[in-house]
Amino acid sequence: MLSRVNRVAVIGTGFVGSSYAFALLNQGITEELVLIDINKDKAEGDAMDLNHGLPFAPTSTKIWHGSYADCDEADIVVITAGANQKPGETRLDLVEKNTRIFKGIVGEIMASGFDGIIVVATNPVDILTYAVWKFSGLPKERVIGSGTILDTARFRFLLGDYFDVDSRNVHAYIIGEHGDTELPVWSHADIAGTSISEWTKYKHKYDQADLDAIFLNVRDAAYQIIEKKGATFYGIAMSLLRLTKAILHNENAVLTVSAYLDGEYGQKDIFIGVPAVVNRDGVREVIEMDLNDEEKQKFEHSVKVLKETMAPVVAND
Ligand SMILES: NC(=O)C1=CN([C@@H]2O[C@H](COP(=O)(O)OP(=O)(O)OC[C@H]3O[C@@H](n4cnc5c(N)ncnc54)[C@H](O)[C@@H]3O)[C@@H](O)[C@H]2O)C=CC1
Ligand SMILES: CC(=O)C(=O)O
Repeated sequence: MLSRVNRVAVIGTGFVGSSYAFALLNQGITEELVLIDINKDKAEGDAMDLNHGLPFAPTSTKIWHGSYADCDEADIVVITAGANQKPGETRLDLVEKNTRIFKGIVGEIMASGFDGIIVVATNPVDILTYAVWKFSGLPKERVIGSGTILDTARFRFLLGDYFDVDSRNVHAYIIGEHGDTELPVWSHADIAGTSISEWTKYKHKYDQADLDAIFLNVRDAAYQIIEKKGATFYGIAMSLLRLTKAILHNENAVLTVSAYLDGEYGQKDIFIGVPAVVNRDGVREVIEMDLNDEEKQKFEHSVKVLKETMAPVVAND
């Protein structure tokens, strides 16, 4: 399964794919980076442009625009291809179009002889991760959706900003669908081992209404950004980079990826955002947090919405 050097293949070099490629290059995460897009000129132009930054990169990276055959020796294939949301559209609105696109893409990846880990970012990410698992025949551990990594990052940033603490010291998770039914796990949110409610000791202006507004801003961030600039890409690029490092560096990092549930949280046969330990083999295990009753009910609702949306699409394939 391992290639001699690390190779990452990016399928879809639009806003998300090209931003992720730029982030990879900047941090010198992989020795080889191949860009693949149905729009060959876009992939070729991106490869040229990225190569021109190499003299200033921390390490050498071989970057080229390629074809699916180049996935054969890839350690990770990251799929960011497909339609994105237009203003007013939900992620779930993209399900039929992107599932059709994915059937072709995953067939091509697997035909190359690929035997690594597939990471999915395209929306609706939880459902497409399930589709990739089905289409590819790969073990569930080796199909990973970006899930709520980005939402968790947004949550940590906004909480850190509110409490005037570095977001890297905020430990708080968003779980569930990467979309409108996601939920914050307030019952296990802490800053440096101190529960959020205890932070009144350090910051007197503490108001539940502010915290509720923080979650709404997390949940609706994509809508706000898409309204202003048409797409979101830097946050997800950094999220995908973090996940890539966790895999290639065998970090056993805890990230809220879209992982397969097989009884965890009382759920089966679904990919959904939950904290999980990620390493060189993919998802090592799902971490089952002890949710309170309200969180359990919201998580169950998120699962229900995903399963209802997925059922006709998966049945057709
Ligand atoms: N999971 C997350 O947190 C996030 C997910 N996204 C999702 O990422 C996806 C991509 O978004 P953008 O980059 O903004 O879109 P984009 O339209 O800029 O890029 C999509 C790229 O996919 C390519 N493509 C389309 N069909 C293809 C095929 N069959 N084979 C190969 N390439 C193909 C297009 O040519 C284009 O270059 C969307 O579904 C978007 O909703 C975006 C931000 C965050
Ligand atoms: C577009 C999207 O899924 C996001 O920015 O969260």
